[in-house]
Parts: sequence; structure tokens; C-alpha cells
Amino acid sequence: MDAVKNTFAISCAIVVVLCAWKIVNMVWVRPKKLEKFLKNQGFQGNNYKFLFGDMKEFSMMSQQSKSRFQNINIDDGDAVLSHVVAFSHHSLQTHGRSYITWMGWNPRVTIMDPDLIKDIFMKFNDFQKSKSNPFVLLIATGLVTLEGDQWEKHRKLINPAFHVEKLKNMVPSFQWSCSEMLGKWERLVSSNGSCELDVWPHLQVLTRDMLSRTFFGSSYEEGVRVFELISEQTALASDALLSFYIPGSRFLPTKRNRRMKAIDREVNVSIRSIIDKRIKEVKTGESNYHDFLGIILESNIRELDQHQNKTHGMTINEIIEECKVFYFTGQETTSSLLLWTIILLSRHQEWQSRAREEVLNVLVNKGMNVDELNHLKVVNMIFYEVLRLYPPVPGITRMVDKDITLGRYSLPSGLQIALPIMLIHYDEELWGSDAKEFNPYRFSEGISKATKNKLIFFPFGWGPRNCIGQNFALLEAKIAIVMILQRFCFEFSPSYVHAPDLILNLQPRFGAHLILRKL
Ligand code: HEM
Repeated sequence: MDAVKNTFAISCAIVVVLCAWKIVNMVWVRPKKLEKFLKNQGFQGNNYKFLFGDMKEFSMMSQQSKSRFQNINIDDGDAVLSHVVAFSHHSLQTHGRSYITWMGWNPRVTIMDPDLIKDIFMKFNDFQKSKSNPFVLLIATGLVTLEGDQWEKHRKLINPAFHVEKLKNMVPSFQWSCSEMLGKWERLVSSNGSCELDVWPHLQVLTRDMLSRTFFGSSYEEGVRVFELISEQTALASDALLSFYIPGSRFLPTKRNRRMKAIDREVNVSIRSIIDKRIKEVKTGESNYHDFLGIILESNIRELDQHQNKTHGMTINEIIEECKVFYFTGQETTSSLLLWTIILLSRHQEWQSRAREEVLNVLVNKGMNVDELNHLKVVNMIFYEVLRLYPPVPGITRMVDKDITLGRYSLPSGLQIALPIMLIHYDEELWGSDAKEFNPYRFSEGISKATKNKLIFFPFGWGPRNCIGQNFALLEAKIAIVMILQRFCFEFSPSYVHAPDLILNLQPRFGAHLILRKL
């Protein structure tokens, strides 16, 4: 009996020692080994600090820039950078261009070399999307988070919805949504022909409306409610991201966790009811396939018919997740592009006049169609320059899946990699001494000339996993800006405060108070 007890006690002791070693290894031995390994290869950065790494400094800097009321000088690129990506900007200035930061006990290296960035994007199976914070996964898990065969299958089935020919059919819906917004603006304009307005909420409603109309077509009203919920979910997730994630904390019955779960349930139920209705319509032959959901369901049904096999095609749950992905990725990004375009055109009146002149010349007496819109060269140059200085997604990350060589570096499995879009877009070594200035001329002969064929401009990512919605976003933004320029001129109101803020993407912290004048 004693022998059995002893064996049990020894086994328990071994398990306890092994667990303790695993924890010590994870939070101390491994980070210190990696620190030495990475620093020996030339990466600079803070030494690893037990458990939290750089997270305390990171959250403190983010909170500081959020808590202070600050009107940032719009012409001072460094001030903008140090406000939006405070910690990365500080690290770049302190440690140089290849640096390590510590996300808790996990090291993250920042890469700014365009050739290495290209390599990372091309080898997308080796450099996978970072495992998202579980709070973000509650917003959506689909194309943005999938890997390998699953990602390939979904991308192939969804690609047809974003084909240029399909996008052309969406122009009337975009115009309709813009007309509604501009109609409201016209009613607000007083008898002297002008009004002061915070345009930010209007642009958010506009892009929400455009996406709901083109995505859900006839089910537009239900789609709007889903949007409201996903916006709330995004704000809650963004708040959660500012603090260090303690494994398992999302299961605690906190107020935020409960609300996030309730939203998730409601969103799933709403989208499922839209899809069920649509499938019924498909079966009775009442459905048309002009909206996104229709095109994706059609593409899915075709795939299932061809292969008669459930491993092909997407399940209804997967389609629901993809719908959430489009809401999440498609709305705030496009409203951000439109907003910063309007802000920079308010600051640079000469470019506003030039853009309006082009719009009035090129589109005179012509209906709005994709081919005509493609002739708007100045508007294109302005969009590129806005995407360079105010990229709606200021940075992306990847994860090293297995020990791998990247250029002259050996990177260990599990390492995170940051590709700091905004830091690269502002870099004087890469763009020249006017890198931090607004100068759309740099794009006058296209992107490859402006970038000298280097990968230093990637507001939509790059390579096989680039943004699937890029053409969609540029088309809707173009239609919106054209219609605004045709009817209004705009400038800053005295109450405008320039405070770009990173809330998962780049947004104006205090809105965008402008004076609109009817033309
Ligand atoms: C100005 C607007 C937009 C910007 C700046 C933008 C930016 C980006 C970026 C940087 C990525 C790459 C992320 C990475 O590599 O980790 C991406 C991916 C993605 N975007 Fe966009 N996006 C915009 C609009 C849209 C729209 C309108 C949609 C859909 C309606 C959309 C859907 C997606 C999806 C699904 C992915 C993941 C693609 C994949 O991994 O295969 N985006 N976007």
C-alpha cells in the first residue's frame, strides 16, 4: 500500500515539477534565450521584462495619447506618427529600423526592409496571420483569419463577388446611398448656403449603407442592424486589445465579456435568418444574384453541385462568419479613407479645387460609370497620397510557423513579425525628404514610379493575401468623393480638432467638424 502511495506521490511531484518548469521556461528561460539569439543577429530593443515584456509601456503610451486632449499639428508628420502609433514610433527612434518589442513573453520583430517584406508576403504559408487575440475572433473568423487549404477554398469561392464586372453593377447602389447623405446635407444648409457639420458620423452611415445595399440587397434593413451590432463589438474588442490578454479571461463573467457574447449571438441569428430567407428564394427561383450574398451563395452552390462533396463549398456557419468579416473589414476602413481624404482636402484647398475641376471636366454630362471614373487621374493621385499618410490599417502582423531563414536572419518558430505600414509610408530613407508632406504629385506617374518599384506602399497589404475588397473600396470612395465635390466645397470649422486615433483602424477621435458650402 505504502509503495502505491509513494509511487503516486512521486508521480504527482514529477507532474508539478514539469508544469512548473514549463511555466518558468515560457515566461523566463525561452524569452531570455530568444532575446540573446535575436540581439546577436542585430535586432535592437528593450531587454525582456518578466511576464509583461513591453506591454505596460505600450498600454501606457497608447492610453496617454488617448487621454490627453490634443490638437495635433496636421502638417507635422512626426507629431501625427507619435500620436497614432506612439510605441512603434518611439521604438523606431530609440532602437533603429530592425527592433524587438515584447508582447508579454513573446518577442515581436519589426521589419522595414522592402525586399524582406515582399518575401514575407509571398511565403504566406510560412508567415501566417498572427493568432488573433480571442476577443478579436468574436468579431469574425473567416478569410482574414483562415490559413492553408481552408483559406484557399474560401478565397476562391468569394473572389467572383469582387470581380470588376460585378462591381460595375453596384454603381447605382453606391450613388443611391450618396444621394441620400447629400440630400441630408443640402437640407442642413441654411439660407446663406453653408452649414457647420461633423461629417464623420455621416460618412460612417454612408459606408454602412453602401455595404448593406450591395451585400444584402433586398435584406438591407436587417443588414443595417447587424452593422450597428458589429460596430459596438469592434469598439469593445478594441478596448480589450489595449490591455494584456490573460489566457482564459474572456470566459470571466465581466460586463464586457457578457455583452460581447450577447452581440455575437444576436449577429449570428440575424445573418442566419437573412441567409435562410435567401436560400428559400433561390429554391423558389425568386432570387437575383446581383448582391454579394447572392453571388457568394451561387458560387457556393455551383461548387457543391460540381463536386457532390461536403469538403468542397462553405457551410452556412462559414458563410455567416464571412458576412461578419465583410462588415468588420469593409466599413470602417472605407469610411476612414473617405474621412482623411476630406480632411486633407480641407487643409490643402488647392488640391480640392484641382480635384473638383477634374471631376467637372471629365464627368460633364455623363452618367457615372466605372470607365469614366477610371479617367479621374487627380482624384486617384489624391487617394494614394491619403492612403500613404493616413492608412486605415496602420500596421499588420505575421507569425513564424517554423524555424526559417529570412534574408540574413534566422527566425525561430513562434516569433511575431510586425510590418509597420504607417512607419514605412513616412520613412524619409525610403520616400525622400518630403516623405511626411502631403504631395499627391508623387503619384502622378503611378505607384511603381512613386515607389521606384520597391514594396514601400501597401495600404491594402500585398501578394496573394492582399485585400480582397480593394477595388470595391476604391470604387465606393471615388463615387462618394466625386458626388461631394460636385455639390459642396468644404473647409475646417474653427472647432475642428486634428486627432487621428487607432481604434482597430484610423479614426478621428473628436469627429470632423467642417463648414460645408453648397455650390
Ligand atoms: C480603404 C479600405 C480598405 C483598406 C485600407 C483595407 C486594408 C486591408 C489590408 C491591409 C489587408 C491585409 C491584411 C493582412 O495582410 O494581414 C486587408 C485584407 C482584407 N480585406 Fe481589406 N481594406 C479595405 C477595404 C476592404 C473592404 C471594402 C472589404 C470587403 C468588403 C475588405 C475585406 C478584406 C478581407 C476579407 C481581407 C482578408 C483577405 C485575405 O486574407 O484573403 N477590405 N485589407
